[in-house]
Amino acid sequence: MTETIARRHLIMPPTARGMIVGLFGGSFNPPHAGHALVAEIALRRLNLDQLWWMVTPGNPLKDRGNLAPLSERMRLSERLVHDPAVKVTAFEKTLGTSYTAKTLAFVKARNPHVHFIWIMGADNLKGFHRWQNWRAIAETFPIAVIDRPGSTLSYLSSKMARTYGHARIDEDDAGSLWKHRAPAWTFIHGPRSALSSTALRAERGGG
Ligand SMILES: Nc1ncnc2c1ncn2[C@@H]1O[C@H](COP(=O)(O)OP(=O)(O)OP(=O)(O)O)[C@@H](O)[C@H]1O
Ligand SMILES: O=C(O)c1ccc[n+]([C@@H]2O[C@H](COP(=O)([O-])O)[C@@H](O)[C@H]2O)c1
Repeated sequence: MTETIARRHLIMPPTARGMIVGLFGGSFNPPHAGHALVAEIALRRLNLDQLWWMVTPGNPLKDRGNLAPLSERMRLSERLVHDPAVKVTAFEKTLGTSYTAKTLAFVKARNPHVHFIWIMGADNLKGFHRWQNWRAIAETFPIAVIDRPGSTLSYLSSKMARTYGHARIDEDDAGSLWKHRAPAWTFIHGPRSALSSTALRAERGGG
């Protein structure tokens, strides 16, 4: 299938020296209000100047059988997001990778004077140690984990949490996470959403 994605969405969003930028990658298949809540919490609690809502070409650990086209996931994401600080982007497609470690290395090399924070929901903390080069990610970028129903205890039990327990900073200091040298991570509690793309696909009969 040919996909139509605007050119501006295929290049990395522009930044300025000293900015604090949150990187929020996801399948967004489809995007939902739970994602918007994560973005809102991250922007506020982490003192971000921007949040990049990075729609992945495909999570390397997920079956792509029921994955909607990237153009469709971009279109729905754009419709959901209203805050100008949130940049919906598909630049990973241009990089030709779905691996976060590769994307992050590229992003950092291109923006050496920007402070990046990787953002993910607590369910992803549970399986983070199965990601390619997960230790390199944790040792290069501060990470903010946003609570999600069903995954709250991951901040204690996950392999990532146990490996880097010494590097967890109190969520009251999340606003200064960007200043910390990696490994540094925080787990943010707050309003939670039980929404999931799986449930939405099931409701719509998409499997
Ligand atoms: N309700 C939620 N609360 C907190 N984080 C969430 C929530 N939904 C998704 N996330 C986080 O947003 C990012 C993108 O999630 P994703 O697009 O996989 O949505 P999902 O609802 O988990 O999808 P699926 O059900 O298909 O696995 C991930 O880091 C995930 O942990
Ligand atoms: O790099 C990996 O090995 C890896 C494994 C699983 C997920 N990811 C990334 O994690 C982000 C969240 O994915 P998802 O499917 O839970 O929305 C998204 O950007 C994925 O590309 C990355």
